[in-house]
Amino acid sequence: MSLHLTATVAARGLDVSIDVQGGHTVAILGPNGSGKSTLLAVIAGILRPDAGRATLDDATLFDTASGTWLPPHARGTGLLAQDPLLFPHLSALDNVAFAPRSTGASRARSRELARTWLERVDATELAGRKPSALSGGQAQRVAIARALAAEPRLLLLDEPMAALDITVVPAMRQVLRRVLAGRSAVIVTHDVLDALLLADHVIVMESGRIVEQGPTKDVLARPRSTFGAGIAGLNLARGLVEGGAVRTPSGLLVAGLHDESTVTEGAAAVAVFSPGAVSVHRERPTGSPRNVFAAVVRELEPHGSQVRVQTDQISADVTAPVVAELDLLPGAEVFLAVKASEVAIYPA
Ligand SMILES: Nc1ncnc2c1ncn2[C@@H]1O[C@H](COP(=O)(O)OP(=O)(O)OP(=O)(O)O)[C@@H](O)[C@H]1O
Repeated sequence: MSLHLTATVAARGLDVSIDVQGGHTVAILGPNGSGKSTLLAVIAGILRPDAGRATLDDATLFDTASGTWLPPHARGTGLLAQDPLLFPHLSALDNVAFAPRSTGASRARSRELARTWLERVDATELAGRKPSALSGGQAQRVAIARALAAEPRLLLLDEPMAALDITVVPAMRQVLRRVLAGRSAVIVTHDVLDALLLADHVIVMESGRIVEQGPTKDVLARPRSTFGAGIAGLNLARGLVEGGAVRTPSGLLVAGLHDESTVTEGAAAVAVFSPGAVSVHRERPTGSPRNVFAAVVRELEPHGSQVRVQTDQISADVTAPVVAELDLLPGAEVFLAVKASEVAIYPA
């Protein structure tokens, strides 16, 4: 699989050129209105560009010079939106079976395939339920299975976790991480964790243009755009898995959500969490099942509307009143707390 695309959509200020290589997941990041969804719509064939050309392997998806235009269903692309859009009258199993059924597989074979896909997204037990009996996260897992069951050459995901309850996002991210591994996909997201955990490459868009692109680690380590800089600075704790948590060489033990099939005891792993998920205290917080670390404030720096508190290993974003209230100055001894549900652990 390889996608080459150049497109302009004047009414939306979009002017881009992208390449996606086979087996790679590309994350598209950028502020609101930067053109991420527009770009995805152009690839999927929902929106016609004013000018441009795109090829997916040997198929020309569109070419405005020659007037070529492939309709969405003939593109070999599968689109997963924020809203799962399941057929309300069909069970989860039949929703997923719909894809192979519509390409000619028998009813029995389609259901067999559907079961396999449901299993891959941890939704086996949901097979018989109608969409009205599914939670948002469950419905989205079924929608992922349905999109995959169509075996698209390129999977397009438009903020697939944006509509989900925040508590189910980490588990959904693990499911996506599993199903996207080695698959050709483009994922639009607001969340840098998605880029870090799901994507090989990152494209950063601003005002309809690509302002940065490259391997995820490079872009996030050395961001050159304003947006890139804003999303950098995630907390990363590297170490070895110990009882489902990550033990760093300096002794921190960071508990988090993890997929037991990929994160195994004793193996190298990384725990990732956003500075926004870290709370700062002067007294050791008690009574909640959280990660609590003693630390010393090294530096304070403005970060958007907040203040980033840097300690030796972990940074936290807090509001200015919190800085004043806790009297946070370099040298202050603090406790940093982060819920395990806000931490994603994955193999290093
Ligand atoms: N249906 C539409 N009709 C006209 N203009 C639109 C439409 N949808 C989006 N736009 C405009 O096109 C530009 C790109 O929007 P787009 O939705 O692609 O951005 P985005 O990066 O996906 O934003 P978000 O992160 O808010 O989803 C914006 O200026 C937006 O106002």
